[in-house]
Amino acid sequence: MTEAAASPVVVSVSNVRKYFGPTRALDGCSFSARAGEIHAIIGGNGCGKSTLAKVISGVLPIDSGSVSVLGEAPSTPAESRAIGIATVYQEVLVAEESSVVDNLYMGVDNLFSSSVPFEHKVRNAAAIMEELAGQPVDPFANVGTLPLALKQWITIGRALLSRPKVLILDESSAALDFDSTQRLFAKIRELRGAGATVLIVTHRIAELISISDRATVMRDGRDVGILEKEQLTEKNLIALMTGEAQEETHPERHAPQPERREVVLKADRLVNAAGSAPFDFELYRGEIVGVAGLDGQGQSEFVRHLAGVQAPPGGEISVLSRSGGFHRVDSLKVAVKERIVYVSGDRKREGVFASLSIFENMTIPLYREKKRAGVLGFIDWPSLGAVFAREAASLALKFGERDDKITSLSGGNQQKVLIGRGFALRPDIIVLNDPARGIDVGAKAELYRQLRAFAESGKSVVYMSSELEEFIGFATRVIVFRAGRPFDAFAGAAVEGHAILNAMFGQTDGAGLRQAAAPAEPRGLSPAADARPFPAPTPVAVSRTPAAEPRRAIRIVEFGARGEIVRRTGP
Ligand SMILES: Nc1ncnc2c1ncn2[C@@H]1O[C@H](COP(=O)(O)OP(=O)(O)OP(=O)(O)O)[C@@H](O)[C@H]1O
Repeated sequence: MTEAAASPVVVSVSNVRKYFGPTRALDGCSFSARAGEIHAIIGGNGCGKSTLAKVISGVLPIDSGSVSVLGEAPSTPAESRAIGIATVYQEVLVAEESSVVDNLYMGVDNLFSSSVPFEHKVRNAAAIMEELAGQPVDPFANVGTLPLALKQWITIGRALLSRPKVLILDESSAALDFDSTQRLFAKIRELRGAGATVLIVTHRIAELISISDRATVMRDGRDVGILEKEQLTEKNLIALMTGEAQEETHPERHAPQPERREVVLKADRLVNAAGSAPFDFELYRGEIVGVAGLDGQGQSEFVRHLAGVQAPPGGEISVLSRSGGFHRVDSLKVAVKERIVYVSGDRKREGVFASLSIFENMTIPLYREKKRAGVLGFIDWPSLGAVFAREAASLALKFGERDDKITSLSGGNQQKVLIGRGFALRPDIIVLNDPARGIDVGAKAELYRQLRAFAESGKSVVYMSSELEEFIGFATRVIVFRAGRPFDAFAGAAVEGHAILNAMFGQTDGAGLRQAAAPAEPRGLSPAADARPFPAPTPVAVSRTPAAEPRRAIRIVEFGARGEIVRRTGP
């Protein structure tokens, strides 16, 4: 029982219904949260979490039931702000053409800050961004030029600047790496300490368990259970989410271990960002290469360069062509022709076509391939329909009609459409840039299963992720980026959370990369993808000896059950 159990109820939702046409987004949902608690809302994709967040924030009118926040019923975003509610929505909402300071003060201006002189706003903006992002950010920078994680921080900073009594975070850590998430959590605990109510919607179960005081589980538009802190376990959460007893959520998994090293894609003297050191990289047939790093260390650029989405400042990418020999990949067009497919987790910017339907979003890249008699006007709709049905079923896509607009889908279901589109193209190499962002545990497990089967059938995968747990028992090897280039690499049994995290912070010696420079093992030494879980580490094909970098000491702050600091080490 937490201290908040004795605190007054701040948010109360009773038997609320909210329908979109035939879709019952909320179907008799009740929910309550107290002052001074961090309350998680969890459930499968499309179960109504974002709708509940929007109903509490007053941006969506309800069909029936009642909503009360601090004794009032907000019916517009302005009313909700006046009551003291701040919401950070799942889609990262920033004005790309405006500056950081203007974005931070957007919407809060007319509340209490209009009297704040501009110089103070600039100073506050610089201070809050440095505190949140862990690095200085120019308050005058044009937001459109910033990476996704910084945009996410702006939306969080904007909410915090309003000093909310109720803070709602809908998938707000989805674009943040480990280090950033810890900073966000410290901020959330600070708010809770000051008596605020924090509601978080997340699919990252380990994070949820570590931060929440209570969790409400939803299924099909209804609340199906509340778990108190001591009941918050992955097993309990998943059992409630799915409505089934779960024996094993992580059955033992084995990363694919290809028998031979046949290069299918290579980067020669690749320069990831202007000024960063060049490096070589080889991707083998049948392997899954994990790519990690703290935000902005060049890993995202790396996967975009490999997939032909973005031209690198230097170096060359080439792919083993079906027609024989290596072909240079210098554009997205060539990449697609050579069956390299890119799946992005930044669905808003490089994924969905907002004006098109769910069906079109998944199948449009296949239109040319499925034309009849060489005429685009005669598209083979039945075969496209079969592709759609197969991909939708395998990822358990939740949708009304396939011709509904993609924007009618929940965030996680939009992401599933992009993944389905990637597989529908029948690639030889699939490059994924944080693809699991916002998808529920069931769909994640299905994605890993599909990718593992894909690799075991002789195809290759490059998988960039901000969630380290994703690599364990899944990636054949993991490359960690720092300062725009590979810093260390891990293979076989060395693919392990702590080691990868240490490398992300520059605390390892880069031995994994030096191994790569060693002569290759004789062929056939590594066992095939069989029962043996982790064969001897395969040397890693990234050749660079890391420069001696000054080590950055890690500050560790441990929090107690009430959010108090119980231990602090480091600077
Ligand atoms: N504006 C809308 N128009 C039509 N349908 C909608 C709209 N907003 C949500 N829905 C539907 O309502 C249901 C609940 O969506 P919601 O976004 O609340 O789910 P969620 O639990 O937040 O999912 P996710 O985990 O994928 O973000 C989904 O079936 C979704 O397709």
